[in-house]
Amino acid sequence: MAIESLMERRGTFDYILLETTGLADPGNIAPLFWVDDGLGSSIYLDGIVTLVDAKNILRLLDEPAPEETTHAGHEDHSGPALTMAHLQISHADVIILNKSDLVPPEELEQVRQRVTSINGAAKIHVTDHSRTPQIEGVVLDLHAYDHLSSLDFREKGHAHIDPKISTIAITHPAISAEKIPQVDAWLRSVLWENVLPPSPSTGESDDAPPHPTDFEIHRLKGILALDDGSFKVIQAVREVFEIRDSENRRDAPDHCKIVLIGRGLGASITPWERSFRSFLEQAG
Ligand SMILES: Nc1nc2c(ncn2[C@@H]2O[C@H](COP(=O)(O)OP(=O)(O)OP(=O)(O)O)[C@@H](O)[C@H]2O)c(=O)[nH]1
Repeated sequence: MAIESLMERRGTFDYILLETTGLADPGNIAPLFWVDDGLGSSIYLDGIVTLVDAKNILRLLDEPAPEETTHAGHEDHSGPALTMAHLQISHADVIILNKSDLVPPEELEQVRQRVTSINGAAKIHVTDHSRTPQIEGVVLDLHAYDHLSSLDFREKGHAHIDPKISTIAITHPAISAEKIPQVDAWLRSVLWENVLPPSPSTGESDDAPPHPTDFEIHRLKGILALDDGSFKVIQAVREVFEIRDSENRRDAPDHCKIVLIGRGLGASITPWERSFRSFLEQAG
């Protein structure tokens, strides 16, 4: 890859900022940079930043031109098309909500709510002329995959404003370390096979929320609280995921929490929580 030959000139670059075109799906690109520590690459994925045009985003999400909609792998025949703007928002670690001066405060709030309903875990910075208070920690040096902040897990109290892509959060009591292989197997099922393992209670009652069958997870972040007081962190971009020891114990909750962002997750977290719980209860 061209970037790797550039990196052979070690010490030449502090950062590589890869600007994709406005019509690129970050989920196809980001995993390429997520290299195993063991492979000794000097490149690591720092974070995905999405610049949102506050003046145009609602139109882009609701009335996309044909070239602004997604193609292979994202077919969805229910209702309006899934757009590249949805994908670029759903994959982001940081969202710069720009051109804030061009919309009235009420519309800016509407835009913010819509963006949050798609990706409830990203950090949002409202700007004009893309002027951020600083670069480090806002756009660069995010270390978005090394640690999770409490912000990643803020409560998702709002309704599902955007029916296409949403954020849901599963909670579960602390688990024993022996259950980690089961968490890994559950993640492989939902991220690799797009299958939510059924739970015995699913379908028992007529008013049970539907079990999602046609979904696709773009981002997943989690904290696994272990009953010995330690923590593990889960990070995923599309099908690439990692469970690693937490470097930061300060903000960690005393229970497990997994935030999922994706298409077709459904309106209720109940099937997700039930599936996760019953999968972990199974003998290893
Ligand atoms: N009022 C205002 N104008 C802005 C802001 N940001 C950019 N512009 C102006 O908008 C015009 C178009 O700029 P952008 O929307 O950034 O265009 P671009 O991103 O280079 O174009 P694409 O990559 O094709 O999307 C330029 O004249 C900018 O000066 C902003 O926050 N407020």
